[in-house]
Formats: sequence, structure tokens, C-alpha cells
Amino acid sequence: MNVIETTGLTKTYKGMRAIDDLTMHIKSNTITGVIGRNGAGKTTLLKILAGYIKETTGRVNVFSEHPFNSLYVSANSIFIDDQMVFPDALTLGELLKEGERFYADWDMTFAKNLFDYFSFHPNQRHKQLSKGKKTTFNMIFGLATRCTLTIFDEPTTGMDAAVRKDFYRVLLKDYLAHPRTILISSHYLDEMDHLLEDVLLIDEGQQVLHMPMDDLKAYAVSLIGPAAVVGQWLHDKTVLAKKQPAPGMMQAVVKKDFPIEQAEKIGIKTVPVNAGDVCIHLTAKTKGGIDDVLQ
Ligand SMILES: Nc1ncnc2c1ncn2[C@@H]1O[C@H](COP(=O)(O)OP(=O)(O)OP(=O)(O)O)[C@@H](O)[C@H]1O
Repeated sequence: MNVIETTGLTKTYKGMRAIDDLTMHIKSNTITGVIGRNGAGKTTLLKILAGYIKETTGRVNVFSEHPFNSLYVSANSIFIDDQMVFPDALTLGELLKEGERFYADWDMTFAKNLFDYFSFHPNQRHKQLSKGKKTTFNMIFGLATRCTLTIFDEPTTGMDAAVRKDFYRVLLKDYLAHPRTILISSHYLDEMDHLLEDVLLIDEGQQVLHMPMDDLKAYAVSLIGPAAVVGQWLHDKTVLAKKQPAPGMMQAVVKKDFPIEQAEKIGIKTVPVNAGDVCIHLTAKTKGGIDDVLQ
């Protein structure tokens, strides 16, 4: 069953397309990474799905409803980011109690265990927390809701490396125990490629790819060898990136839609390309890199 379906979804701001003709669906009980560079449209898409903002044209359904102003969607979904606003008058302990009151599947034992593990105090107030502690509290709140649709927009902003690791681990374990549909936006995949089942890569508001993580891991291969040999090999390949690692040599990242043994047989070295690097190559703005700017 699909929890989310969009057809030709478009959102414009003063004529600029933040989401551009996006057609996709998200199956229930999956963890999907929404990946893209700065300004790709990740937050805009997630806010439309959460019902926070309205699309300009196209169709969007969440739980078969139009999400904007839908009480059903707001009761069954949560949007977590570093801008989450909680009432100043309430302490963190009181916020957890409010969570329990509002969300039908709220797990208070789980919330309190995480609250203690991350050394929060019930009398603290959200606005007084450091940036990393705020996002950690938001993450606890978001997980404890156990909402059927849980949307994390850049959830690890400000978290240190140890907390990020804990977050990914608790998210995966809790998801396995309580499957639900989870979307997580991020600029990069590498830290969380072990927990994602699907990846939706967007660039300039458009879908670049939407596929299982395992397929993305096998999407491309890097070919390294003498420039003349590799160069000749590229004519019928989809080339994602090219560089010269040493004089007379060529390294090319290509779509892996051919048996790589063919390349290896003629002396070309093949190296796997991780999913994060595939996304970077697919959304690269220029053929060169930052070094070209600095020359
Ligand atoms: N309220 C707004 N008014 C005008 N333009 C906006 C508004 N919100 C977003 N945009 C524009 O829409 C585009 C997509 O922005 P969005 O925040 O969705 O990207 P993002 O992928 O989440 O970026 P980042 O990774 O930097 O957070 C950007 O060009 C942004 O400037």
C-alpha cells in the first residue's frame, strides 16, 4: 500500500520552482532517505507531505487525503526538524506528557528511557537547550509518537558524532520493532546508508532517482586505467564523472549497466562507488570541482 502519492507535484515561489513536476509514491513501512544538495527542495517537499504548506499545482495524497489542513494527516504524522516550536510555558517533562495526550501510539516508557539516557532533566525548558540538545529532544519526541508517517528533516543538525550514531541505531531498532513509514532528509547518505531501504534523490525540485538502497549501491563503478584505453571504452557508457588521476591515466565513474569483467579483461581497474558518491556525481553542478575555482 502507498502512504504517499504525488503526480506532477509543483511548488513555485515567485515563479521559481522549488518542486518541479514530481511524480512518485512511497510504500508503507519503509525508511526512505530524501537526498539532495542545498536548495534541492527537500524541506519544501516534506512540508507539503506533512500538510504544512500547499502545493501550487499537481496532486498529492497522504493516507489517500490531501494533506493540507487534513486533521487525519496531522493526527497520524509528525514533522521533526531543528525549528520545531514547543510552548515556552511547558517544561520538557510536561512536553512529554502533552505528547502522550495528543498521540495515540505514544510510548512513554521509551520516551523516558531516551530522555534519561541523553541526560535531560524534566524541569528544563526547550528554548534553553543547546542546538544539539534541542535536536536530540526533538528526535526523542518524534520517535516516541510512533506516528504512522514520521518525517525527519535534517534530524541530526547540531548533534555530535556520538549522538548521531545513537540516533541512527535507536531509529533502526525502534523501526524494526514498530514498523512505520519514515522519511529522512539529508545532504549525504554515507552515515545512514545502513538504515535506508529506499532513496529519493532530488535536484532543483526534480526527481533524479528513486530506488532501493541496494540498487543504488550497485548503480555505478569507477574505471581506472590508461587514458586511451578507458577513453575508448566510454563511448557507449553513461559517464557520471571523469578525472585525470595521473598523467596519461583516466578515472571515470560510469553507470554499471554492463558486465564489469569485460573492462577488467582489457586491464581496466574497477572500483565500487558508494551510494553517497553516486548521489554527488548525479547532482554535480559542474564537471570540475572546487580545485578548479582555486587555481
Ligand atoms: N518560503 C520560501 N520563499 C521563497 N523561496 C523559498 C521558500 N522556501 C524555500 N524556498 C526556495 O525553494 C528552494 C528549495 O528550498 P528547500 O528549503 O526546500 O531546499 P532544501 O533541499 O531543503 O535545502 P537545504 O538542504 O539547504 O535545507 C530554494 O531555492 C529556496 O530558496
